[in-house]
Amino acid sequence: MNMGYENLKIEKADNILLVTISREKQLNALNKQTIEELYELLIAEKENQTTSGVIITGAGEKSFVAGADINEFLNLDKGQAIALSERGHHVFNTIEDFPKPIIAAINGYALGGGLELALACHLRIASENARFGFPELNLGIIPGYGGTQRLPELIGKGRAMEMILTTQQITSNQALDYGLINDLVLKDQLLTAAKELIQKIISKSPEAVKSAIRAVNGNCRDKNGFKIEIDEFSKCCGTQNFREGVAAFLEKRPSKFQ
Ligand SMILES: C/C=C/C(=O)SCCNC(=O)CCNC(=O)[C@H](O)C(C)(C)COP(=O)(O)OP(=O)(O)OC[C@H]1O[C@@H](n2cnc3c(N)ncnc32)[C@H](O)[C@@H]1OP(=O)(O)O
Repeated sequence: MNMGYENLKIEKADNILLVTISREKQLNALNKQTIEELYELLIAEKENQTTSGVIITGAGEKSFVAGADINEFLNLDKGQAIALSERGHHVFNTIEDFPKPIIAAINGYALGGGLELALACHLRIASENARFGFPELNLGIIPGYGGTQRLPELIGKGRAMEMILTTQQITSNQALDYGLINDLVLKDQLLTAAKELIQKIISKSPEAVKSAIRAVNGNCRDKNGFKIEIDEFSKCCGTQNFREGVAAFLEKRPSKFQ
């Protein structure tokens, strides 16, 4: 199905929309355009009677989404950082509040903004080769698309603090053990398993599914926590250490933080 998106591939069968984030050379990193395309798609699909559920995955075998596009962090100042983070929050809140089920089918790296995208989805299913992590502190920043709130909510403060502060990636087995993902499957079975899972949900009453999502979300969003995250993310983006972290990544060398 060609809906005029540059970075999203869209397919639909049995009322299930399969959205593939398609910037394979950049490991499906989320640049601004991809974030906007995701938003535009969700707004259109919200009212589409022929869409009952959505699966989000990444193109290729290596990566789900390797985070925000670090090229767009070059010369980012504090004001631009606030705008970037606020926009990401708005789009990911739209996913979390979507009235139809959204499942992340995690086929490889889910890092930084990619893990935050998966966390905003209602359920997560991963292949055995997937890897999860928050590498932001290696860039001199913190997660800025809701991860500091949604990760502890899902796996508890201790594990979340460990993942965010150490930047250590975890495997699919660990993610299952932590409760970060709902299921783990072989990589060639990922989409079939995601479709089976979503099929179970969309066979129920759509009104009840919508109400369940709304009710479950009702108690677990700390709006003040999101505000603090946007504020702290943008403060970090004003530092020399952030500029060093971004330069080091793009120059493929270790960072030298002060
Ligand atoms: C608010 C949100 C904030 C954030 O999300 S901050 C970003 C958080 N994410 C990261 O820091 C992850 C960055 N990526 C990596 O650390 C590595 O990649 C991987 C560990 C995922 C894979 O490493 P390897 O197998 O050695 O592949 P490769 O050569 O590094 O990547 C292939 C190409 O993909 C580009 N790329 C990867 N991730 C990003 C990204 N997040 N933004 C922009 N480009 C990215 C690379 O630069 C390279 O490109 P080329 O082939 O031209 O050298």
